[in-house]
Amino acid sequence: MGSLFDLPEESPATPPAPAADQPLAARMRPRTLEQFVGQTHLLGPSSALRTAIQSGEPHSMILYGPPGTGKTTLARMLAEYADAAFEELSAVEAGRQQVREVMERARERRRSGRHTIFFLDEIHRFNKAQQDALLPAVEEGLVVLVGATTENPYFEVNSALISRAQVYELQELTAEDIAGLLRRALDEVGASVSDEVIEFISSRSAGDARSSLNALELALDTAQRTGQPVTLADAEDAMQRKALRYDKAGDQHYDYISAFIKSVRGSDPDAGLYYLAAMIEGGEDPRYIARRIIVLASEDVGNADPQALPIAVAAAQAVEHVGLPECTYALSQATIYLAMAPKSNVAGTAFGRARAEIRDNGAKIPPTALRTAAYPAAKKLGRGIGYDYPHDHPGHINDQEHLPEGREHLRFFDPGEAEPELRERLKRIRDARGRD
Ligand SMILES: Nc1ncnc2c1ncn2[C@@H]1O[C@H](COP(=O)(O)OP(=O)(O)OP(=O)(O)O)[C@@H](O)[C@H]1O
Repeated sequence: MGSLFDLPEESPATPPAPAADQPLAARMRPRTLEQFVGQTHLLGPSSALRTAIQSGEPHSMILYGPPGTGKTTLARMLAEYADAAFEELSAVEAGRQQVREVMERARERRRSGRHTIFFLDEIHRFNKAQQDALLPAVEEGLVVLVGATTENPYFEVNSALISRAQVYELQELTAEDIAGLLRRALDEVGASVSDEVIEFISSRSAGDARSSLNALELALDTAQRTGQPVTLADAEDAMQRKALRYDKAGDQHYDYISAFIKSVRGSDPDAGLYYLAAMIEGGEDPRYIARRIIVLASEDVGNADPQALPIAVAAAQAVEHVGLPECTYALSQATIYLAMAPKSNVAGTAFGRARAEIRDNGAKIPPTALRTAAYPAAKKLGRGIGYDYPHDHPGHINDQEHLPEGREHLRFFDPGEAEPELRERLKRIRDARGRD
């Protein structure tokens, strides 16, 4: 995928044919609908997407789907068929300045009657303000925006943008689709491999055309060096080598977040920072990390340090407002704070006990004195009668029974040793109320 640094000064009418030294996946990128495989649910004969491409009248859209399934390819085709200029940025790297430059070039082009397709990869990586800044250009038709995302856009893209764009969901390619692409690529480069190798790569590629073409290319390189035909072992090795990268959608994504959470829970700031950096460098969405940090704050620190939750929520807000790369300060601060904070899992265990009681015995009706007295006939039903206002008592504590009849014995909250003040206070309250 090109970065903004590859952008030509003036985008040509049609994207240039890929040079021979480009990766096989780039050389094999379809330039016509006939070469594009799969996604038939989106590209039926009179579908909106096919019509938009073929008629050369593209509209703004969000392409949502797993990696290597054709999002960039479709965007390029939209430009190619419409004879529009193609501008490409990645929301991971680009800032306001780059977006402004794209818009300026689009304005320039519009004067000579030429349209611009603005392909914004990983659009969900822009924060709310950055996404909002795109609205006017979309609204006035200065560019046709094609956003690509691997994350559910209904959660990750501003609703204002979604409502101005069509959302199309791409699916993983099937193993047969991928096998077909591999065969076509072999034809193109004048090489051959056994059916077994093709089947191996296509069945292991999780529907990702790019990664399977990369694996085939690596395996062909190895075989060329040894002068032997490609073996299954070469293919396996090639698949593994490409899997070494941090894989945002796969197991590593879960391994790293899991190790991160366990390190912070284990009061190990260094390991926490290590996994945080691994995720950020691997292209993980900082908002995903922030959400996990919020959970961690209550699950593992809780009221042992009640500042933990506000700090985690503030870090998530900072991520939202600031975006990468500066939001890493907030993530790092929250990671260190949570790792160093005293730990308690009482919030989770106490709620777990309460939930088990409800699940086992059902929810009983609250005592009449606690039920709402706010509607006219309530008093007649005795609701609220007998309610004793705690503030009328010394220490603002009375002995009113709050639990339902028959369940008065229930106790869920058992402050941990990390919450000595709460333990002390709870004892005083229970004494004053005459409870154990
Ligand atoms: N549906 C498809 N038909 C034919 N080739 C495809 C298809 N999808 C992907 N490819 C091949 O995979 C390469 C990468 O595809 P593309 O860049 O369109 O993926 P993408 O969905 O944008 O992925 P990412 O989310 O990783 O950016 C293309 O250059 C092409 O060779």
